[in-house]
Amino acid sequence: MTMTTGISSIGTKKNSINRAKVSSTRRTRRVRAALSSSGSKGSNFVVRASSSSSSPSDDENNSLGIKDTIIVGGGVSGLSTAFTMKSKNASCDIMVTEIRDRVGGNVTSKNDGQYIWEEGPNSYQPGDAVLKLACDAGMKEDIVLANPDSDRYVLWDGELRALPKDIPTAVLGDFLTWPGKIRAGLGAVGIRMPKEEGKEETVKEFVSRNLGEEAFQRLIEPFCSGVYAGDPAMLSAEAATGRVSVLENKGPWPGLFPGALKAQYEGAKKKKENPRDPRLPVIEGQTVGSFKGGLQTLPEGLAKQLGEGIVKLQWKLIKTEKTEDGLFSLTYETPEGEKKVKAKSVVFTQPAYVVADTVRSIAPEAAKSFEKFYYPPVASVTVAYKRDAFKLDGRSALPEGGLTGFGQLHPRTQKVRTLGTIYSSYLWADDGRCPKDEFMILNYIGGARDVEIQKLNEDELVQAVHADALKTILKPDTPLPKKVGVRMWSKAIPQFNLGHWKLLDEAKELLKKEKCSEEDGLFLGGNYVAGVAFGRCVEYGVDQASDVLNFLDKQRRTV
Ligand SMILES: Cc1cc2nc3c(=O)[nH]c(=O)nc-3n(C[C@H](O)[C@H](O)[C@H](O)COP(=O)(O)OP(=O)(O)OC[C@H]3O[C@@H](n4cnc5c(N)ncnc54)[C@H](O)[C@@H]3O)c2cc1C
Ligand SMILES: C=Cc1c2[nH]c(c1C)Cc1[nH]c(c(CCC(=O)O)c1C)Cc1[nH]c(c(C)c1CCC(=O)O)Cc1[nH]c(c(C)c1C=C)C2
Repeated sequence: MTMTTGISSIGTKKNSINRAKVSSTRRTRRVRAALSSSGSKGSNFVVRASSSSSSPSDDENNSLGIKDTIIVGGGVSGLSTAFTMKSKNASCDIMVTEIRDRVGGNVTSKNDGQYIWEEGPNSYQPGDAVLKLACDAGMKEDIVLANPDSDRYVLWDGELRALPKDIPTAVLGDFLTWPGKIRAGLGAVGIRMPKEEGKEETVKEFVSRNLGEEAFQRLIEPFCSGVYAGDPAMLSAEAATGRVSVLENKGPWPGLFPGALKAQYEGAKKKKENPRDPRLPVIEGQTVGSFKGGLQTLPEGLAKQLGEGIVKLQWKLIKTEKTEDGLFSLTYETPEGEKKVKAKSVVFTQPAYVVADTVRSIAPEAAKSFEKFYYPPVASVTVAYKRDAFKLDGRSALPEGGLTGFGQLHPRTQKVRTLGTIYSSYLWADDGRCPKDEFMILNYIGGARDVEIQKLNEDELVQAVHADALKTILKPDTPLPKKVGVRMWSKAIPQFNLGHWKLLDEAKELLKKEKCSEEDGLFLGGNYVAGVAFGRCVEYGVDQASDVLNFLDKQRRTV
């Protein structure tokens, strides 16, 4: 089993690097020269194989000169920022440093010649930010979109029920009982208890109050598994559901429904005012996206565009310091030994618990705040069965057998340990990810309410998901599946629990006290800041590129 124990703890005391002392006049001259290299904006980003501004003598001294920006972390967040910065200003001197020997971070697509499978995220919501980035990076042809009719199923009372796609199906279907529908309907139009003044509600409190207990149990509780692998009694409605929680008070009168109508109206107006980039593929219904060969095609494509000189693999950040000139000095362990790099700005996109170690030397109090973000363990278990192994229970099958749909979720009340199962062979049927006579599924197991999952070994995990599949989708006596790939993420997804935004503000405030705020050139990114969705990380990363370029521009003009 591939075991990802999060990112190993970073030592800060180990380094004793001899830094050449630079006289203050020389230092000022170097800073000026470097600042002026920010260059003019607007030049086009040219694809190139390699680019680095470091001189051989710099390398000899274990130093790479002064960068405009160092982006720490080669996941989708960091690469989106890096690629956008270079696209907007080709002369901007940046570097992306990644501790692993590959880019992508959580995004982990595997290919053994027979199967292609995902060990981290399985798909993304095809919002314009991801699609645009892919088009800008020359990967439009690599985008693959799943069938928009793919149902999401929720297990309830032994039956897999399709999530209603619209209000008529919600009203007429059997997803909720009639009392449940009436309670949800009344609540949605505003006939419900108002929120207690000043209280931050959990997702469970927010949904139960607005839509009733049944809608919470059947609809939202599994959704919390399917997005956060989280506990709805701990997740913050405000932080975890973002735009949904604000709907309650957005409309002409209180309630989620009037709020949703207003949001829809505003969205349509905005769309009219900002016509869509014509290069972007048309998106139908509730589809999800991937790339040919898997999600990792995107980060790999972005890194290739940036070039080897910019993306440094197996570079472990071990220390962050600030120089007297207000620069950041980062110390790395690299395959070529210890290196020190200075930069005018840094973007930290590594997980919060790694940022804690990274900033401990310059902001010990802030480090304590970063340690508090919680990432529970989740295992991804991809297996393949013969196509005729599945029972359909009235559902349609593909002509060659197997299941149709996006996948299924199992509310914790239904006594199935696996959180949910993705029907990979249906979603990416045209991408040749599995032998034709087999059907591949991706199971996620563990999460905030099942941290004991970490004690299971690879075979036990396969047995656990197989036992659960027998309860829901497999014909009785189906033999154990072919094991395709198993990965334990011991720190998987940051939980946007109660107090999430307050904790982030506190961490930023403590950094600011040490002159490490955005105004000083230290930018925080990554999924615990942006939101956990792949698409949201891209969107935030792209927006952050402008913030960093603005900082550099402002700094250049003030020196
Ligand atoms: C099991 C799982 C399933 C998921 N499923 C979905 C899904 O289906 N759809 C969806 O939208 N989202 C999903 N997500 C969430 C999504 O994948 C992530 O939120 C997103 O990929 C995070 O990207 P990131 O760049 O912010 O962080 P990361 O991917 O964590 O990238 C951070 C990078 O920093 C590097 N790093 C760490 N320490 C250092 C250091 N000291 N020096 C240098 N580099 C360092 C790491 O190696 C990593 O590459 C899933 C996540 C997991 C774990
Ligand atoms: C069971 C575990 C998980 C599954 N996916 C994730 C986990 C933890 C992670 C995840 N899934 C989605 C997102 C992005 C959310 C967004 O805002 O874009 C993340 C971080 C997408 C998603 N997956 C499901 C739903 C309902 C959503 C929201 C958007 C959409 O409808 O596409 C359902 C779902 N997730 C998983 C399964 C098995 C599943 C089944 C229906 C796995």
